[in-house]
Amino acid sequence: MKMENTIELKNVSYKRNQRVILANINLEVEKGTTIGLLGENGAGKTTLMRSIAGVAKGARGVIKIKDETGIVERKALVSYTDSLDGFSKGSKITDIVDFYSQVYPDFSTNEYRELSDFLDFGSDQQKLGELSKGMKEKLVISLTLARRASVYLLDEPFEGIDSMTRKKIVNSLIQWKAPDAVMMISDHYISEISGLLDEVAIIKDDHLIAHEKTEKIREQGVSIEDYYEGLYDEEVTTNDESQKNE
Ligand SMILES: Nc1ncnc2c1ncn2[C@@H]1O[C@H](COP(=O)(O)OP(=O)(O)OP(=O)(O)O)[C@@H](O)[C@H]1O
Repeated sequence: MKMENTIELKNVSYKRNQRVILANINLEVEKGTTIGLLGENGAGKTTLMRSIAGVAKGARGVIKIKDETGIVERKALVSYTDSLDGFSKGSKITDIVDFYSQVYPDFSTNEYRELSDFLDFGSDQQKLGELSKGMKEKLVISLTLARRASVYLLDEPFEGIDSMTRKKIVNSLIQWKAPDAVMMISDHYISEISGLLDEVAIIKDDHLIAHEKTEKIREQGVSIEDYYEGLYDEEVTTNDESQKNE
């Protein structure tokens, strides 16, 4: 029986000022999957997530979320960790929460309250400009997970968050999504999140170089981190050789 794909990417490319940032990405993610998007700085992870979320304008190819390809329809299905750059520094947390509940019909204020209590980052009356980096990231996580979305895209969600809290969040992350929802996480602390992941997708130099189930990787007696690093090294050698032949 064919499983249902929640995310389907066909030949997704993205260029900026004539520069290729994503090249022909093909990826299918089945419903319910938690997938790690891995790659070094500048590989294209954020651009891919922004393309899926419909925030990055000008992505080419087919981006399908639950059979919807339109940007408006996709935005309604996808909850992406927004940087909150659109809000002024003087905005109070409570105003941002109100904005979310007005803009996203699937935003649950109750769930937001549970998340913000759990992450414990201060009062609703605090202003965005007064939050520390970690506190702001906790706010972003709470806003993102408080939607009842089909897809959650968490782009380096633990940046600036202390290691104890990081572990606490990682341990509880799955419970904040519906069983059928897809969660895609990009993070540089691979060993910390690897226990959560059903699959990994690896991006290198604008290309998707691997997409594999973590169970298969572990069956080979390899850790996710070693698998990732091994693949990265392998590709570097290949590129060097192709350059030599040019
Ligand atoms: N606004 C922009 N203008 C021009 N180039 C950009 C812009 N944003 C990203 N890029 C380029 O696109 C490429 C991919 O960037 P992207 O942010 O998607 O990488 P990433 O994998 O998320 O990196 P990191 O792990 O550092 O967050 C980089 O080479 C970067 O220089």
